[in-house]
Amino acid sequence: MRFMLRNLTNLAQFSVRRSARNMSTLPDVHHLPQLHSTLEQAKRFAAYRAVDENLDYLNHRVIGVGSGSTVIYVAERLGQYLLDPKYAVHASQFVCIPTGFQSKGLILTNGLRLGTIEQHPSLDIVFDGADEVDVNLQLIKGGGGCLFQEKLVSTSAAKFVVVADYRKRSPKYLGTNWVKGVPIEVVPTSYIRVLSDLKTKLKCKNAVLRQGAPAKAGPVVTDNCNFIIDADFGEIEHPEILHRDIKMLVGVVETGLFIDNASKAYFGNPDGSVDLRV
Ligand SMILES: O=C[C@H](O)[C@H](O)[C@H](O)COP(=O)(O)O
Repeated sequence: MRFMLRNLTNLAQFSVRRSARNMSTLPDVHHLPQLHSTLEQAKRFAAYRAVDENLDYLNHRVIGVGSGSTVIYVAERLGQYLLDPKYAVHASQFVCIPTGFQSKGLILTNGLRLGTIEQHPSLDIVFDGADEVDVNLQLIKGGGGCLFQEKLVSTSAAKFVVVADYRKRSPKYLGTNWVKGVPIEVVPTSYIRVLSDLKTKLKCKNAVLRQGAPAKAGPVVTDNCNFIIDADFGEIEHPEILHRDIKMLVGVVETGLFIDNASKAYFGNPDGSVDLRV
């Protein structure tokens, strides 16, 4: 009798331990303390939903973490997977690849394991922000000064999921909502030549070397020690042609036009809803 009771107790303890392991404690985004603005809330709604719907925690191991203010919440969500009893065993095997200095910090502060694109040239998935997303999922990126490394990482991933707020959803063409121009990363010594070629050869309306003021006197310098030019082409009907033409200019390292790269885009709204574009 005592033997049977002991077995029953062991069995009960085992089931409790097992169900604790299978029980998710991931915070519900709608029950978290509110952020300081509805815009930030919208970014967090999009990021959490994008991670939850696209992260295949059983199979994904190499995960790209992009740059910008929306990706902050992607890294935060990934960090929560690491702390969750249901996902921890698998999440502890994630290796996160940054797209620049900022995302390296996000990976580390959220307790995630940092890897390099050289160690992991093929990624399972990448989450990154965008400055504008058109109806065909073509993107403008680079508003925050990162674009070459973002393109390297996103084009090395099997799946690229965009996380953004409602302002980034273009009604039709790129250049409608994002009117600061297409960011273009250039080799520093070539910037005069590229500025001139953009105006004379590609007939852009305006092109300027991005300045670091007020934080820095002089131009913005990228993580790759390059400069950024913002080139205004108005509304862009054929971004693939424009990307190719800009890329042909001597001195251009990469353009902020991301063509046929994204798989889907999540746009967070202030009311907590999230729109999906595929
Ligand atoms: O250079 C910056 C990147 O391309 C960002 O992903 C992009 O600017 C979007 O940033 P945010 O999420 O802050 O709107």
